[in-house]
Amino acid sequence: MQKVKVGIVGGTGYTGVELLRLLANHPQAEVSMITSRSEEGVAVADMYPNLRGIYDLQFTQPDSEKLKSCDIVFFATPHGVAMSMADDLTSAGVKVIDLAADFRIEDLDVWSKWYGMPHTEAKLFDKVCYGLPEYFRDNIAKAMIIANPGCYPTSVLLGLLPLLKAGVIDPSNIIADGKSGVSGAGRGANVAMLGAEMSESFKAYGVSGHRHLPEMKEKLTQLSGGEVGLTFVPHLVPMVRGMENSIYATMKTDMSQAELQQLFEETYKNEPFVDVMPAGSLPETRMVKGSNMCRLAVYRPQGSSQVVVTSVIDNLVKGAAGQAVQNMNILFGLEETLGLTQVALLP
Ligand SMILES: NC(=O)C1=CN([C@@H]2O[C@H](COP(=O)(O)OP(=O)(O)OC[C@H]3O[C@@H](n4cnc5c(N)ncnc54)[C@H](OP(=O)(O)O)[C@@H]3O)[C@@H](O)[C@H]2O)C=CC1
Ligand SMILES: CC(=O)N[C@@H](CCC(=O)OP(=O)(O)O)C(=O)O
Repeated sequence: MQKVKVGIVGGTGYTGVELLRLLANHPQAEVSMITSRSEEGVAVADMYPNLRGIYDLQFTQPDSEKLKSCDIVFFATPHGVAMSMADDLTSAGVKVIDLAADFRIEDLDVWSKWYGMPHTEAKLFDKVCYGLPEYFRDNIAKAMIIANPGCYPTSVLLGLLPLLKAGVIDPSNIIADGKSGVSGAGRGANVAMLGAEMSESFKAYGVSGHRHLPEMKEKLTQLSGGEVGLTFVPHLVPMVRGMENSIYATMKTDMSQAELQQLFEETYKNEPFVDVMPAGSLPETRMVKGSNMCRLAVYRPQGSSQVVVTSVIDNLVKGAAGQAVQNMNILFGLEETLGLTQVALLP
């Protein structure tokens, strides 16, 4: 079988280099083009020495004519870039996976409000599928454009959906308390992410509203069939990789701790990248660092009516590049775990 020819637009950011790391171990994919406007002509291995001896590629300008020689193009770019090239590429038969948010929210008025720009590509939405494989696998396989979910939405949706879909919790008052490492903010220069600014400190941000909230609410509503009231508060943690979301909801159907555990285990029993931790244990971000796994735990503390779910992912892997490769595998009918069997790094 011929290898899938991959192009990456935006290869110098953290998600771009993470795609390169994962695809280096993919037996059925070959990166044939990688772009950067600022680093044109620079060898990938000169910029990222961890890739020395693995890639013999140079950064080129993002040229959609040249990208049409690929089978699939990943956009690891700021919001708005994939939207400008997706029509041209998909019309030529090239599949697109956007790691940014251009196609994540179907309500385009909502999208424009949160992303601060008009959405120009409403016509493409019949080619789009939201790329959370655990809930949209069949439609992903048929799509031309995959909207790779945001990192917080990936972790929160995987933790919350078993409860919402089973009608166990009151959907009107859910809290998701998120914490992310600083690589989530990307590689661009940003004073708030300097070591002296963020280390030895911990803060909430986006409390009055974060752009991942409308993404989560839209998908939760679609999948559960009713309105969802969600408060989401992200926090910045002084670590590089990883995120944890603690999710709080009130039960409307009485379920014991053992029944809740069984609900989660049953929901994800065939999922290669969701691990329901044994009853009584808790996932930590280091248990998923560098891996495509989401690890979850569910609790009913002190027999109260509250359910607490904790969910961890590596924001750059299951929260971005790993999930994108998982989606590519589905799009091309490949084994879903190809290139994604890395075990988390401890310590
Ligand atoms: N970091 C994370 O944990 C996650 C990030 N994401 C999303 O993935 C995307 C990439 O993130 P990250 O890797 O952190 O990003 P960075 O901001 O660090 O990198 C962006 C890349 O895009 C290129 N680029 C910028 N503008 C354009 C343009 N107009 N046309 C073509 N290329 C452009 C840049 O190269 P150059 O300017 O040289 O062309 C660079 O290679 C973002 O949308 C981010 O929100 C998603 C999930 C998680
Ligand atoms: C710590 C940090 O700044 N995180 C980013 C989200 C991470 C991310 O990359 O989200 P997208 O997938 O939507 O780009 C933020 O809060 O905006």
